Amino acid sequence: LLYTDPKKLPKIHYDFVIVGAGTAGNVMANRLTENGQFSVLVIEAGVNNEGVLATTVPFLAPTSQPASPILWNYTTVPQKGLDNRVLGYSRGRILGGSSSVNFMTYTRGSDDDYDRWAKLVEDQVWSAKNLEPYYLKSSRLVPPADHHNTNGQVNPVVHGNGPVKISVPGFPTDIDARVINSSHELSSQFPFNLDVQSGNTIGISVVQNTVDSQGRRSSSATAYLQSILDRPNLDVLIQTQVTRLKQSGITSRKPIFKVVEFAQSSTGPRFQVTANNEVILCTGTINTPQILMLSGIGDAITLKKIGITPIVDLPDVGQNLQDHPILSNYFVVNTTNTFDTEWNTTGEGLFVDAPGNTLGFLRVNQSVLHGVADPSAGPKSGHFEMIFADGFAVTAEASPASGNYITVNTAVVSPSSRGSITLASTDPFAFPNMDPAFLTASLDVSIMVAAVKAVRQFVTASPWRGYITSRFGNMGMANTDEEIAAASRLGVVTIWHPTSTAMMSPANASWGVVDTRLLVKGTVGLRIVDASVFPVIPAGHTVGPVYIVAERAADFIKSEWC
Ligand SMILES: Cc1cc2nc3c(=O)[nH]c(=O)nc-3n(C[C@H](O)[C@H](O)[C@H](O)COP(=O)(O)OP(=O)(O)OC[C@H]3O[C@@H](n4cnc5c(N)ncnc54)[C@H](O)[C@@H]3O)c2cc1C
Repeated sequence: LLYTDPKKLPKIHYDFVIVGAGTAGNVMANRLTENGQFSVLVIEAGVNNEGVLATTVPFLAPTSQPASPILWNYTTVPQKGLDNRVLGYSRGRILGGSSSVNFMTYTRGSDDDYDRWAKLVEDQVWSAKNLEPYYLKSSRLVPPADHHNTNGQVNPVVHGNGPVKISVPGFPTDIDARVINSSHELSSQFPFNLDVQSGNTIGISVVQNTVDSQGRRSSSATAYLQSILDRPNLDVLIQTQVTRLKQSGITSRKPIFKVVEFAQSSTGPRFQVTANNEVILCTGTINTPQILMLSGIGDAITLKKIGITPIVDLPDVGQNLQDHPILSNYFVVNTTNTFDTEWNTTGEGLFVDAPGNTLGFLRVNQSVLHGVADPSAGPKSGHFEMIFADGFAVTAEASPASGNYITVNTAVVSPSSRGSITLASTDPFAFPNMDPAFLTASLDVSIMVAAVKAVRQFVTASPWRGYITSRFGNMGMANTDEEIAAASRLGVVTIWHPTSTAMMSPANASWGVVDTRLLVKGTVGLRIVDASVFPVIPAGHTVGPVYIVAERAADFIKSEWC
């Protein structure tokens, strides 16, 4: 059942307490309560997703930006690599978490991404081959909203039978065919890739979205939670924030963390529940390290400095933050048939951030890497991504008052920069410091410059002739590599893919935060299941990999506690 008042919870002991009903949290809630013997409580800071239109209608997704009651309205610290700009850094604060507010682009990642994970953590459980069943278990391909024939746009064979619904866009845009035809024309540099979920992501593809056949968002709340809310072994408490985990004892010289403390406001009363088996933290890349540090799990010296008694010394908590920097390349086009016309005539913002219908994952030439180690996971993983939007996508530059544009967004998907999440205060309701450290590694700048040049090369193909009339905006004016790099520092924003602040590592490694079963090192009774455990950010959109990791983790837990 769903509760909004902590005092009304029927029990103070549950077998499992899941913290965060976000993307991963709802997978855990669903899979664990399939076993009628387990009692499960989920505690979520945000509100109910039912009836919140912005989380249902795909085109409304961008309108929940940048300040909204269904978001953690976070911002970064000034970004050294971006001329000290501060970026919006929001996350979903609602049932479904970020899967309820994201832009719905779905990619499962490349085989190389997962094989690199397995190698790094020295456990083949995480290889692409061994994770395949969990990918297939998490999502399924459904017809698009307009039920058009999708032959040649997607390969049904590489799709699964899970609850998250995936479809190609249900409305064509003017540029879709131009993008695909350009790929055929320039196939050696920009090959066509029939399906980005094949394990090899390289090439230009039709976008796949977490959208059902009725054109509604498919989130972890709609796919995994809503239909099971009436299970008698599941309670869900919303509008309640977990403030810390409390040590409940010690066993084999390891502290046990099975007590969860929570509150509805900074000054409000604290409540607590106890997990008989495990606490499962699913609060995402920003909040998971925050809760760990507030609980005395983190770098002992830093914790002491801020006034928290360290219990477990794990210096990597909050470190290794990785994310994909993205920027917009604008072109003026010779048509009135873009989303800008809608925006200019109605003055409404619905279409300003036109979602893309096509994308490409691509690799740079060896010369761009300057002889340093390749930051990508392998030949099936991209260094950069291009996302094509049929209108002026607002990222760092405001929408012009008139005109028609297309946008090619470029993102560095194999970044070398590493940032951090640190505590700004011991108040759990205060936001932590968030530093994705965008473009602090010079290789990321080189890859972004190569990506911008690749876009310019792509639009020399014949389908764009007479259609694109000029480049536009700050980046449009940049010509030399130095100018493109400078315009990148002005143009980069986040694509909201932060990962790896509680990274997985081999069980006896001195680095990392969780072992390969996702148990927090040096503790008993505490597991983490969300994007924070990724050993390296995948070269793709992150929601797919979160579902895969959560499905994998649910099976670990079921087999360990049955
Ligand atoms: C605006 C935006 C656009 C994006 N676009 C895309 C996209 O197009 N494609 C894609 O693949 N990915 C996209 N992403 C990223 C993707 O959605 C995330 O990587 C993924 O959803 C993260 O899942 P998670 O389970 O780690 O965390 P989340 O889904 O964020 O879940 C964390 C949950 O924990 C709750 N929580 C946090 N702290 C507490 C606390 N103290 N107490 C109780 N509850 C708490 C949160 O409210 C939230 O519900 C986007 C993200 C955003 C924010």
